[in-house]
Amino acid sequence: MTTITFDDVTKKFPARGGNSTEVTALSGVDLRIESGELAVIVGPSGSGKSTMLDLLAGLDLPTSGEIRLDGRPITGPGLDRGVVFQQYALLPWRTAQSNVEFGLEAKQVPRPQRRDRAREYLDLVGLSGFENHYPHQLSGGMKQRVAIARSLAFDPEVLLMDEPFAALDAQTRDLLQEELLRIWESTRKTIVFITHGIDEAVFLGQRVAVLTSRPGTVKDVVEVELTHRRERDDLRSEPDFAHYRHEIWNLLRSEVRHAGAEEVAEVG
Ligand SMILES: Nc1ncnc2c1ncn2[C@@H]1O[C@H](COP(=O)(O)OP(=O)(O)OP(=O)(O)O)[C@@H](O)[C@H]1O
Repeated sequence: MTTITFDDVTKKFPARGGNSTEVTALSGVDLRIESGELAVIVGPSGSGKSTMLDLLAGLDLPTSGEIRLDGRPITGPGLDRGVVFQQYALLPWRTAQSNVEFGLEAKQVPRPQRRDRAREYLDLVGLSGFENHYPHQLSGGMKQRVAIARSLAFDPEVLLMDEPFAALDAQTRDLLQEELLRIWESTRKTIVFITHGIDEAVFLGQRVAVLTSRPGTVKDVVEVELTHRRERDDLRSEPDFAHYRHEIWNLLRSEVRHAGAEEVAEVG
């Protein structure tokens, strides 16, 4: 069981390039994500979504405040957290099977168990029969399935996903969103999913945290009470889906405008 808490988290980056002022990416972020929850964080460009995920992954540290996993402060990366990024990050010289086994090698799982577990997770993500394919022989969607299998195979407590489907075409993205729901239902992992897509947030999130434009802070958390998501034929066109889409868009609208205006000011 794994609860995540952001407690008054602020992250500042030092000035870079021609810019002499430091950037406050996150300011006073408070958020609690319950064990076994699929939580989505949505926000405009530059609102600090990836920064939140990097801090959760332990790739960077907050400037002030604390992030805790079951009460333990996060001080670095660990095998208790699996990360799936937008880019597939597979090793091109290894087969799908061998890519999934990779994380298990770090955990020193014996060879026969590695093989069995990799097969089990490739099966879970719908890739049985593709074990011996190399990344260049797989489509974008299949590569991302391998990346998900690899992250799940070493049995992390939490799965962190940073816009994992953003580079895929719309149909593949919809399909993988459904697959992710199925995987989440069968594993009940705590999942933190970052996106700037409102439809993706509504489709996946049990709760959706909406960030303000930079400096990012949690503007509101929307409880999405959609039942039987996977059983419904065309959930994305139903009235209750539209209701949540509208609610989140209302929260985001002014933030997106603000972020856009800032971007123009910075470039100009
Ligand atoms: N290493 C860094 N050094 C300086 N500034 C940074 C660094 N990393 C991020 N930033 C800045 O912090 C802010 C938040 O960035 P972040 O990538 O977390 O936003 P985001 O919400 O994920 O954006 P997007 O949706 O465009 O990916 C941005 O203004 C970004 O330029």
